[in-house]
Amino acid sequence: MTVYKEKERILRAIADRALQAVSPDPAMRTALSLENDTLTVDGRTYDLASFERIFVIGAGKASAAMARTLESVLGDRLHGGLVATKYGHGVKLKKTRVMESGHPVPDPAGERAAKDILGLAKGTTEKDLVFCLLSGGASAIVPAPRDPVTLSHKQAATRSLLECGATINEINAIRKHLSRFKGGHLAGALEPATVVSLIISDVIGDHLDVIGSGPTAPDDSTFLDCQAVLDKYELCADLPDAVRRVIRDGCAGKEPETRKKGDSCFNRVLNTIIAGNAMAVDGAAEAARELGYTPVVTDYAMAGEARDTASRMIRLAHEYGEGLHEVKPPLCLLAGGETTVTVRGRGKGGRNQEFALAAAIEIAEIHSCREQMSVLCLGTDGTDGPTDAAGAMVFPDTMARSEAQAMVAREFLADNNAYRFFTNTGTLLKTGPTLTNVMDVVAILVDPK
Ligand SMILES: O=C(O)[C@H](O)CO
Repeated sequence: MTVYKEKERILRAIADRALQAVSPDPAMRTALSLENDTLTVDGRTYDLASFERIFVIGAGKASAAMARTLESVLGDRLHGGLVATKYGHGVKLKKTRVMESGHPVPDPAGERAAKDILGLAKGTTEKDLVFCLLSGGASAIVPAPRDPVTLSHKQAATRSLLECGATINEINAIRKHLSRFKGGHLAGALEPATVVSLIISDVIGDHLDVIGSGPTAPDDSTFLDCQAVLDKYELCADLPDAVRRVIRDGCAGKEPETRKKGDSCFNRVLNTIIAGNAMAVDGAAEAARELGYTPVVTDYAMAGEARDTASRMIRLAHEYGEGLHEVKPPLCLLAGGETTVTVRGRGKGGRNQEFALAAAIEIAEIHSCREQMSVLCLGTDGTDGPTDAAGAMVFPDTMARSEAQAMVAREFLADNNAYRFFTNTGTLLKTGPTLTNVMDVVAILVDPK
């Protein structure tokens, strides 16, 4: 047990506020304004009484929670529908079927959900209004491989892509080009219905074609981009033949591209973002201020290899701790975004735990700032990598308290085994599924010397 109880209380309060700020329910209620039968969303109005049927579909870690609010807002106007979410992220709904499936590697349950959602979409007409609730995780949760790619090919490709250090834009360029659902194809299946896509963003820059691989958005990426990703990460040898063939044939113009801007299928589609990472960072900043720490947001687009980004952020925090910047301690450095981990070891962890471990090592090495810093790394969906933790915390005594681990902390990092390290220190952060997903928030408390 940490002796830094007060720091832990503060970091947990910051985490809670970050999560509250991006909770699906308030985000949905803010986005949807309904007066009698007139619904206003993002400046557009819809006369709900003019539609024959109103459906809900969706995919992502927040989709079931979003559908719960939609049911409450629309009441009897809602005909029904189907949303898919990750295992453990489902909620009980009155009119909407909820299917759960695998993430980050897709599974057969996800394939069934994708098939059923596409079936529902294809059965709609120009007299229907369809709400599409999208959030991060959708790419894995609803796999719909295009011929001749199969689910097991997609599983193999997903594993290789997740472990090579590719960015989400790069990964999703490939996912879109192997899919009948992503890259605007869901919008194609829904044409000519009217579509309102409400989206919780978990990508830097909130690019509509990247979030969940953009099922209802025009795609900017091409088969040539996919080939460039395979070359950059030397993935060709690892990928199933069918995957390489689709991309090679696509580059030669022999496979149809994803749906692009100007395609008629987007004429009746509104894509609108209702929550994103900046809202979580700002919520965390508010909480820090109330708790006596001046917030300093250093980055709303944190990216890069987790361990490198962590070292840079700790060195910056050290400068603040030394009084080299205008804002003086006590302060809280904050950043939001999503780092990547190039997996080289065989351990267990996630990017937030890896970030926290690299931060602990950097703090121990600088040494003079050891007593000043406490660190929180939070994955806002509640699951960091394939673990049951949302992230981890580091306190001034994290290294000292676990002398054995301190000596071999670098080995834990080299083996990508941060989960084990923080299990030993007792400072994993466990929230359970949060039913939202807006990437990560890092908070570093810097106390006076
Ligand atoms: O599902 C996905 O593609 C990622 O979470 C990014 O949105």
